[in-house]
Amino acid sequence: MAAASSSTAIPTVEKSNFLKLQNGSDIRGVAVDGVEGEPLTLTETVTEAIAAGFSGWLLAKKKNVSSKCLRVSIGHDSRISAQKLQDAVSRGLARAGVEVIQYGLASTPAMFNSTLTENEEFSCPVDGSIMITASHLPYNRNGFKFFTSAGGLGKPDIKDILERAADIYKNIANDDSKGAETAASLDVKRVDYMSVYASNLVAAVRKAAGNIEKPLEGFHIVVDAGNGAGGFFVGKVLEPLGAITSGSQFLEPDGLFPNHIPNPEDKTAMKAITKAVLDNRADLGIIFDTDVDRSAAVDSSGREFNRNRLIALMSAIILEEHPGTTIVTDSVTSDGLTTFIEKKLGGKHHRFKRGYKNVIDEAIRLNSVGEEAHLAIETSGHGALKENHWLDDGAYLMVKLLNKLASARTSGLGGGSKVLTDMVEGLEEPAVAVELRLKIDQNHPDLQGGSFRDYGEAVLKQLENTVELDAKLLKAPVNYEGVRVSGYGGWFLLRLSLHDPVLPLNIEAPSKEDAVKLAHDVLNAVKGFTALDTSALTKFVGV
Ligand SMILES: O=P(O)(O)OC[C@H]1O[C@H](O)[C@H](O)[C@@H](O)[C@@H]1O
Repeated sequence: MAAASSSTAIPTVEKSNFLKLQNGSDIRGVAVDGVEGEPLTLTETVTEAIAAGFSGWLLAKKKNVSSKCLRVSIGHDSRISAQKLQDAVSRGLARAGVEVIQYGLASTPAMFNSTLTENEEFSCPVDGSIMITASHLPYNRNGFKFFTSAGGLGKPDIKDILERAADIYKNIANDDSKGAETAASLDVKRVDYMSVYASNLVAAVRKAAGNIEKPLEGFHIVVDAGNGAGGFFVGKVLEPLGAITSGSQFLEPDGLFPNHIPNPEDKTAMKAITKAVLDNRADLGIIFDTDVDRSAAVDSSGREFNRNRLIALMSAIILEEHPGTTIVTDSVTSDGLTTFIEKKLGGKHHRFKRGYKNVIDEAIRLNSVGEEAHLAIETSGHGALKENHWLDDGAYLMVKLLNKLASARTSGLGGGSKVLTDMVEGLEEPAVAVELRLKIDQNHPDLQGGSFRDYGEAVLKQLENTVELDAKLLKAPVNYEGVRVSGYGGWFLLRLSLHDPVLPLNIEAPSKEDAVKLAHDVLNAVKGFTALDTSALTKFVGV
């Protein structure tokens, strides 16, 4: 099928606007018009230029290879702009002379896997892969993640691609005729790669269960895909393994996400899967985010395995397999988790920075300097294992839980999810855990023309100084991000958001009263910063 070409007048887009599309190691923008105050930034032509920019980047990496020899896979989640962007990406790749292979609805981890799979029948491995997704963001957004066999691209690579795209865009805008001709005449190949990817997951569970064909026979497992791309897990993974999946919900892709935000950190989403587990008297519930790089679970009693509890569970599984190993997590993990990993499981907790790429890269770095680490995991539900090429794959995390269910039954430990629940026994959990996000007004005169980052850093410095003078508070001796402090039996962390002009404040404490005391101390330290919106904090302390 030939990718269709658009022929509307092309507006100018400055290089700086291309660079603004960078969101850490992803690209994100507005792909659907009509939301007030959110003008279209990810137009078809911008997308085409970005795809061509990726080809240029890939070609530069693979020295001495002609673009004609390169093949790139494209997949997308359930967003309503997916088709439009998939066509534009295809045109951009075709413009650069690259072979285009479309997977249609796919998960982010599957896209990475397509760079590793050896299977010529499915045109694998591909040289590069592009996932069209904006994870759990609202319906009008979309974006891209890029992969090669070395993993997901990092921040400098994304900047390079966007710089290339800005230059290519000018050419497209000046003379679109040639590129469009080439693109329109180029055939695009379609491949059902999700079947290949899913069969690998099935094989992994069967292998772990001692090569039993249906190791999940009799288990009732419900899935909530939140109308994202995760519905495949029911028909292509759980059912072939013998599980009963009735009561699974929101499996149909719907880019307007009519039921709940597909996000395992979201309370409404977790309530929905919990209800499905209880209503169906299921053994286990599984929930994915839109593009299936994140997940969470619920046990048969309705207990949620997300955030710290999911990390505790995964750590327990990994530490059984690799005693003493280091578990790398993001910065907002609880003190109780550290105690659990180190005292109960005998591992080492390395609490690093927020951001899935940061956590994964840190785990890879530790291994390279001789410190064994097998799991890198964030409270957001991103988790990557060394045994799975350090790929953050929500479906693979759930496979590890399924292995545990199946093997427990084989070894006579009974059915159901009790084996999982028992594994987190002893994890201390705070009575109060909140995240308050304090916005920095970038146009406020108090910034004096400086950046919100500099302003945020100044706030953090002030807080640090204040804490040092307060005998009731103790600064964390090792900390990689923001200001983390213990006090009143709990802790807080104030840090700069990875992407937004926001200082997220996490507080955990044994009681609301103690949490308020911690919040009070933060408020007192930062209240002089007039560009910082402390209203959430003020409300929390009840002033
Ligand atoms: O720093 P924040 O605004 O809390 O955002 C942090 C989050 O940003 C993105 O969503 C990344 O994909 C996550 O890995 C990260 O945890």
